[in-house]
Amino acid sequence: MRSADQAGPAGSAGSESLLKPVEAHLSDILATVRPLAPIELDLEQSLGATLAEEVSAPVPLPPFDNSAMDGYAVRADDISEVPVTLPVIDDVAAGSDELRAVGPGHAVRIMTGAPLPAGADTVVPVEWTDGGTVSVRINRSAEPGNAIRRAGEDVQAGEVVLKPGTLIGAAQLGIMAGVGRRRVLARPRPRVVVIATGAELVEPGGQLGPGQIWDSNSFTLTAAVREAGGEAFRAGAVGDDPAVLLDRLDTDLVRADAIITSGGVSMGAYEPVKEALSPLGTVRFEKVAMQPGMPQGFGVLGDDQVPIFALPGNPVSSFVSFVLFVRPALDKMRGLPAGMPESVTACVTGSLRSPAGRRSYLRGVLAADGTVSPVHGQGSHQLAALASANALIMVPEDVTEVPAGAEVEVIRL
Ligand SMILES: Nc1nc2c(c(=O)[nH]1)N[C@H]1C(S)=C(S)[C@@H](COP(=O)(O)OP(=O)(O)OC[C@H]3O[C@@H](n4cnc5c(N)ncnc54)[C@H](O)[C@@H]3O)O[C@H]1N2
Ligand code: MOO
Repeated sequence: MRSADQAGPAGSAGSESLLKPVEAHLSDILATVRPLAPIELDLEQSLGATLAEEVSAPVPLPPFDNSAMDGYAVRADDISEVPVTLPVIDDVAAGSDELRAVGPGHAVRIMTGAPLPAGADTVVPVEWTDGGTVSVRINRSAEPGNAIRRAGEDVQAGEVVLKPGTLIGAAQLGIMAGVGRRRVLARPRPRVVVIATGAELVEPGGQLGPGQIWDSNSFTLTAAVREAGGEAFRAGAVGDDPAVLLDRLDTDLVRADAIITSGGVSMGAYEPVKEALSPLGTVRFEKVAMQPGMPQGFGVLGDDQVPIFALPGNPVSSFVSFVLFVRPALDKMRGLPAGMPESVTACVTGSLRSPAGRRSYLRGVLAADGTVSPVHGQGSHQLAALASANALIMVPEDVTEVPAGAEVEVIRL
């Protein structure tokens, strides 16, 4: 249901009216980040990179006519009447280079992938024979061309197999190897350094003292970077001292195409990220019209203008911020299409509440039947609830209540 007093994204009362729309924040980010420059990568390092050249085949694939099955290469005319027994004059395995031609009345035992000997025009699978090695009894005839893979059937010589802008996955990497490429020009996976801030943070595995919690954000965000195709370095947690953070950033900038911090961006007395970066004048701290994830910092650092995402510390807030802002930025850095995450329409099984003037991203479980069920525990600190969800349910800025059964837009996680 639309709230009567809300006109739009920033339409709520008081300080909430200064909130920046989600789309505006993303478009500021996308206007700042640049696709990474292409570099030469060894094929084995190219998974997840984005191709920056055309890849073509220097030779046809397959390069030669070969057998699709283990069996016997023969002349189709010789097996038009079956059963028939033929002498086996040779044995060819894949990789064989000395081939005897198949004369009339002859058979050659042949393996899958082996070159078709001259003279043969068909292959009889071993299952249609007695499997003989000196002579073979063939029980079924075969048409010319049976079980033969022709040269160039996959790719012609000179044919383009991959275009610039293609994301290199396993199959793409495979075809590059298949056409003999060892190095490839591609935009690499962005190197992203993840730093958590907070004096209360303890590395998982360590003992918790009073008032302490285990650092989960640096793990979540590092994993999220990897899932998003980046190369992530978890720099771990720094405390609440802005000078320590600046030192850390100084060290990390040299190896980073982007930096993510978590925590220290709201209104408290100890906000190291805000305190360290605000004076530089290149990072802005703003309130975005969303829940969770309202406090956001974004800007650039150093001579190379390395983008920095200063995400809020609440675990769900930092993750949702990643999905909405960092992932599209990484897409752009990779040379891929970048924008708001795609959504699908689903029918919500329970009622929802949302603050006026902020777009909610509530955690839910999207089912195959097109329904989405909100999970129990919608607080920004409720990481277990996030871990049980597979979708974010969006409630627009001017909607404060959604009844069960309503249609909602949902982002798959
Ligand atoms: N007076 C106000 N207080 C707060 C506001 C506000 O507008 N006015 N905004 C709230 C919102 S919304 C959020 S979100 C948080 C953001 O706070 P910070 O980014 O400054 O983050 P912290 O204060 O450092 O931490 C918040 C919360 O998250 C826990 N945390 C932090 N880092 C980690 C980590 N690496 N792993 C696990 N948990 C972490 C931290 O212990 C806090 O509980 O501010 C609100 N306050
Ligand atoms: O908006 Mo803060 O990011 O959760 O609670």
